[in-house]
Amino acid sequence: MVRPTPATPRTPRPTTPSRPTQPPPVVVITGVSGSGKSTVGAALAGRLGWDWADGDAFHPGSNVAKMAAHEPLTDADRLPWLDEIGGWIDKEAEAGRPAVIACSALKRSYRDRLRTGRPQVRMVYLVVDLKTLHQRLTDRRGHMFHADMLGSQLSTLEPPAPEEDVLMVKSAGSPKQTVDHIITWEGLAAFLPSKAGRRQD
Ligand SMILES: Nc1ncnc2c1ncn2[C@@H]1O[C@H](COP(=O)(O)OP(=O)(O)OP(=O)(O)O)[C@@H](O)[C@H]1O
Ligand SMILES: O=C(O)[C@H](O)[C@@H](O)[C@H](O)[C@H](O)CO
Repeated sequence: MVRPTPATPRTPRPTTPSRPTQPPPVVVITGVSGSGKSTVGAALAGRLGWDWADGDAFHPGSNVAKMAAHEPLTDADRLPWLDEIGGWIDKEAEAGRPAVIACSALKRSYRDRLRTGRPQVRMVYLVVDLKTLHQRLTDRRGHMFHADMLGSQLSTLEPPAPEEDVLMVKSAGSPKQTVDHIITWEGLAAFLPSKAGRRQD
């Protein structure tokens, strides 16, 4: 059972672009394979004009080879990969840039590894039903991750608990709708280029 999208936007989050004591926000889009992390994350970064990275790009060759061979990753495979992603988040902070990154972060311990010591991290979990997930993975072409590994993703998954403060967003409609929901519920509208006085395309 997943927690539905909240009835009202979260209020404790900062909604102004600059907070001198804390690095700019980094939104981590999480969820199982096929939930739309890359699609939604890239679109969100594009809307906000923020830096963007796909966590898939941080896998070492050994992980890519495993996934391409239809073999699920283990904790030992994932931990160095999560640290690479954490390193990217730290570089964004050093550069003072807000960013979006996609990372499955299937277990609570993985999410903790990414957010501990990084108060600027905001996590979003994409909620997608099993039938849709399977359909998306079956339809997707030219990707290392195959539909027959969905079961292993789901058995590894520890859906975020309410006290983790992860925004649960249903992602059943278009990617644009999901991006709109994230902007609203995460209180990111103040960061949109038009609000910062720049041209809106
Ligand atoms: N909201 C959506 N509506 C329809 N199709 C979508 C939606 N989001 C993603 N897709 C499609 O579903 C497939 C999976 O999306 P995507 O690659 O973004 O998922 P992912 O979570 O990043 O997967 P992975 O973890 O395996 O990289 C893609 O072919 C994408 O075009
Ligand atoms: O934790 C995992 O099992 C991996 O992160 C996978 O989720 C892949 O990164 C990705 O989904 C493949 O595209």
